[in-house]
Amino acid sequence: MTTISPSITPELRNWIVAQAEAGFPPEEVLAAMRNSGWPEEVAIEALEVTLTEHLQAKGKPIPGRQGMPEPSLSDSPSTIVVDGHEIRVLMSMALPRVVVFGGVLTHAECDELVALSRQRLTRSETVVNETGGSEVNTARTSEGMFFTRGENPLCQRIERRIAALLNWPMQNGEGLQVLRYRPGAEYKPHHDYFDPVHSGTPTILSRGGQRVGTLVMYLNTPEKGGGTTFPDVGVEVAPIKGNAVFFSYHAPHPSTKTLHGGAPVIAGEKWVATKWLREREFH
Ligand SMILES: O=C(O)CCC(=O)C(=O)O
Ligand SMILES: [Fe+2]
Repeated sequence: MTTISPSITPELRNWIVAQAEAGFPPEEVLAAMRNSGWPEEVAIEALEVTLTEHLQAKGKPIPGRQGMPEPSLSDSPSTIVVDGHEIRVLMSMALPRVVVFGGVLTHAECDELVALSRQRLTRSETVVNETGGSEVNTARTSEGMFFTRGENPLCQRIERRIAALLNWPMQNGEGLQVLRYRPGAEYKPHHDYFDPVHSGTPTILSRGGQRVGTLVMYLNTPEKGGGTTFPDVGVEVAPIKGNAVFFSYHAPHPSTKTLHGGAPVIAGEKWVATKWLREREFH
C-alpha cells in the first residue's frame, strides 16, 4: 500500500477549486499540476480530496464510478425493510462512505454461520501483491474460511438480503468470508481494494473487476476490544452481534479514506462475516 500525505495548503486548495469552477476538467488541472512539478500520485490525491470536500461542503453529490453499492437512505429512514426483515440505520458518514446497520443478521443466523464455518477455519491469508496469490501474514492474526456464493440456504438468504440492502447485484459479490479472532488477534489497518500498482492485481481483477464495497457483519459481541477502526477519521465501530458496517470506495485510492482494521481483541473471541462487492459478476 502506498500512503501519501500531501500538504494541501489553503492556496493550493483555492487554486484547485477556482480551476474546477472555471470549468477546467480534472484531467487538465492534473496536467497543470504535473507540469509545475507535482508528482502525479500526490497531485491526484490533492485534487480528489479538495474537490470531494468542496462538493460536500456545497451539499452536491460526489461524482464517482457510475453506480456504486449504496443503501437507499435519501430520505433518512430509521429502518430499511428487506424481504420482511427490518434493518436499523445507526450511523451514516459521507467521507469515508460508511453506514452502520443494526440487525442485519438475526442472532440465530449468526450462530448458524459460526456453526457452519467453525470446522473449516484455517489461519487467514492475505493477497500476495506480486502474484495475486495468497499467503500467511503477521498483520492478520485471525483464522478464516470462505463459503462459495450460494453454497447453502443460509448463505443464499444472506446474500439476497445484502444485495437488496446495498442495491448491488448478488452475482457481483464474493462468497461470504468468516473470520475468528482470539484474544490478541487483529487485522492491521489496510484497504480492501486491490492496489493497481501491484503486478498481481490484473489476475485478481479478471475475476470480476475491483472491489467497490465491503460489509463486515458481527457474528458475536466480544467482551472487550475488536472494533472496526477507520484510522483516517478516528472512527471505531463497536462489534455488536447481528450489526454490520458497510463502506464503499469508488476508486482504488487512499483518498477514499477507507483505511480500516480489526482492532486487537482484548477479551473473548470475535467472529465476523465479510461480504466483498465487485464491480462486475464475480466468478
Ligand atoms: O474484523 C474487522 O473488524 C474487519 C475485517 C476486515 O477488514 C476484512 O475482513 O477485510
Ligand atoms: Fe478489510
